[in-house]
Amino acid sequence: YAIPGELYSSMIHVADLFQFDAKIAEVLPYLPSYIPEVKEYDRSHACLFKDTNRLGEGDLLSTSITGNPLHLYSVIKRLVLYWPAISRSMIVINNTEYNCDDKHPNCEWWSQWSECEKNPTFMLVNCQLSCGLCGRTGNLLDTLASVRQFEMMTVLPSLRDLRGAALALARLQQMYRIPIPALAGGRIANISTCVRLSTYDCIRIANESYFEGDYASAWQWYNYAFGATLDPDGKGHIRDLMYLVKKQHDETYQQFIPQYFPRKLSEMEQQTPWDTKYSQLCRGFKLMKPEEESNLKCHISPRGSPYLILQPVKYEHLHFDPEMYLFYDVVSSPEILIIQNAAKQYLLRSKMLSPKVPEEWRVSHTAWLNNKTHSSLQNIATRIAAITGLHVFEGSQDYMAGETLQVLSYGIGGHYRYHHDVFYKCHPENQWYEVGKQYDHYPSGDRLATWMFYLSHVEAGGRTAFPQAGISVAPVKGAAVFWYSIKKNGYGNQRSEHGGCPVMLGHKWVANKWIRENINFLRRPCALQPEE
Ligand SMILES: O=C(O)CCC(=O)C(=O)O
Ligand SMILES: [Fe+2]
Repeated sequence: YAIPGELYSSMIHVADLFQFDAKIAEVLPYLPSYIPEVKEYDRSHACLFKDTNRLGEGDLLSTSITGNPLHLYSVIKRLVLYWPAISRSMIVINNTEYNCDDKHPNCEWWSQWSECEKNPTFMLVNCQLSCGLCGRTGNLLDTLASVRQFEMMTVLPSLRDLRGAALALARLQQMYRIPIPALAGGRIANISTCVRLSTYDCIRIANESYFEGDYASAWQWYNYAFGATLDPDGKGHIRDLMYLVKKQHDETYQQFIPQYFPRKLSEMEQQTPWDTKYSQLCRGFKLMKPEEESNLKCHISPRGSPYLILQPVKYEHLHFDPEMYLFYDVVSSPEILIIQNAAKQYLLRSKMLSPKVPEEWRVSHTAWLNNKTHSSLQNIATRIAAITGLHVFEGSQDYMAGETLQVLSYGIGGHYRYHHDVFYKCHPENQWYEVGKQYDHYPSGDRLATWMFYLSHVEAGGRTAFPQAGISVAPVKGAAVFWYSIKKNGYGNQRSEHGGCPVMLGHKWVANKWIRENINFLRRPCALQPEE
């Protein structure tokens, strides 16, 4: 499952991409502007330059630029679609710089008839003098050389990354109900950028939604592209695609997938897709009943641990069923840097436990760090144990209290669709007394609880949402959310289902410590009520 070199699914390579992109922009003024890719690159990069000054205060690598999915999509698009042609014309220029001449007697005449523009493949090789390619300074060669040097150090995005980035825009549009004209006009999470999505971009986004089976999204993006294009051939093509997606939507309509339209498209074309509890929670709505909320309190307490007497922990009780807390200031900024730096060399595309589940349901990179990685990790584990009152030590397969720390970096529109963290206790038909074989796979028991650190602030989106419990938590850097996935009676708690909402703006990093059941049987004894 690990896909090395995949860039869109985490933020670890974004700085490299933006820096290489800036390097390419340095060479553009030397290249013939009638090469369409040069013109497009220049135009698109000029917008980034403008927004870097406006939104990023001149810092290309500020989160407001690299964490903006519209700019990240544009950089990936430039590097995937335009860079190859630029790279080729750099080769031509490099070669001609030493031997620059017209190689055909008609060159001057042809160039007067705009053949350099019309027929660059032939002319740039054979009529360099007449096409104005000769006599550039040594500066150019230095620039070309430095771009090549940069290229060797950069992992370049692929078509797969462009597709992943397009799907990310579709996911954000759908989840956060962004009007398509606003997104296509460069607006996201109340931020206006100069990025504009072209008709091709909208079709690309629609196509990716279509491949993922999200016909409601696909329909809306095709519909928008249809209205936006003036080209009659283009309109005809888009109409065909719309017919196809309408048919697919209406055929699968009976299966009722909630992100679809409520009615068949053949009955009504203009309608709003279903909204789900999950996406409402991702947008920050609270869906808890007042009587559930009224007894929740915040605390400052040593939680009965001698470790915490001098520095009690601040926390909020978030929910009763499942039992859930948010602990503030439980990992420091220097510790966060240690965790991120240690994780960077190991991060790979996250896996799904069940191979039947679409890959795009989980878009992030994962690294596992054990306590021996750094002395801080041992301290952090001791802190988790003190606060939760549970054992979290790492041990052998059958004597493990806590799993090694799982560090996650989310990419463009990165998310983790709602799921259960428990391995086998989430379904009533799979209760512990029936699991048999499955139980043997997890000799330390199932995942009793999840402790999740937020290692970054996220400007917009990226909440952790619990659709059945009706609550969502916004990432707070340095805090940790903690919940039990298993009830005191040993049954899995269905209501602990949760997901990581798509990141709309910013970079999201989290770290999970999963706490196992068996060794904690005395630390979390059963209650008086059998259903508790
Ligand atoms: O990132 C999040 O908010 C949730 C992550 C999660 O649920 C997981 O890694 O199991
Ligand atoms: Fe999870």
